[in-house]
Amino acid sequence: MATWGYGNDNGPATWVKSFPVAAGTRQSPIDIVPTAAKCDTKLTENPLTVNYSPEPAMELCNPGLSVKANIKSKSVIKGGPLEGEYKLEQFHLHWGSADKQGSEHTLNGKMFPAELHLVHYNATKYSSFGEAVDKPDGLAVFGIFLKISDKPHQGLKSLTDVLSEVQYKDKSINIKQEYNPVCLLPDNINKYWTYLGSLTTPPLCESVTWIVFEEPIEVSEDQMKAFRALCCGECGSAPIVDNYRPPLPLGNRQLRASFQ
Ligand SMILES: Cc1cc(C)[n+](CCc2c[nH]cn2)c(C)c1
Ligand SMILES: [Zn+2]
Repeated sequence: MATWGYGNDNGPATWVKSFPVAAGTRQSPIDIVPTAAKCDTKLTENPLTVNYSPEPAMELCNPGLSVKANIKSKSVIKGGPLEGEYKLEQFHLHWGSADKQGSEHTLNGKMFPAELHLVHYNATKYSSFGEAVDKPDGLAVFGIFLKISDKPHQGLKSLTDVLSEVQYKDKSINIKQEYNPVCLLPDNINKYWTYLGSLTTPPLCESVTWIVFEEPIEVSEDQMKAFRALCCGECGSAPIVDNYRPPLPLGNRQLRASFQ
């Protein structure tokens, strides 16, 4: 069975063959149209709360189609659209071959150069990520847009400075310095859109409550170049770029906003 990817022969348009849920009714990403979002005061009555802890030796790896950090310590979120406490499992990114593309969610049809995903599972209801991954209330993912600025993002710099050490597939390293993922969040986490969706890669489980923040984080062009230098395989293999799924129809879903 050919493995899925983002190329012409194994990309998003082909995934439905092995993963029929790709044609489901709560797929992600979507195009976010702020004027179509319903401002829901229930989201602010019980504000989204983030309690992240420092990772003593965070593991950073190259699984071949992104770069991923695996989380061991207790970092949890609750509130906003969520019932119960969701525990941070991992974070990773999606990016383009050029700044004009790369994000998965779009904003009024506009793509950002990249998008950061922090993946959490419902630790109140399920005993592991693996158990939660295919349940309708199993996961909550933060989607954070990246935009280009002349200054590097300090929080991401601890990672982009060492990406050359995980350039090839299945390479992994431990970040020596203590790392608290809270440094990756935008300043204002009270302004977000939320909707019920899915993983954006196979197995595409319809198990995700998406929380996409309005405020992007700012990264430098050099940091984008560092992501684009990662390789899909061993030395000499293609660079990891354009690892994004294009948006799917919102359909009958309600897009809610935490703000006016
Ligand atoms: C079992 C499983 C497999 C994968 C590729 N992922 C990542 C899917 C993904 C990437 N960006 C949004 N969803 C998860 C979260 C779980
Ligand atoms: Zn992702």
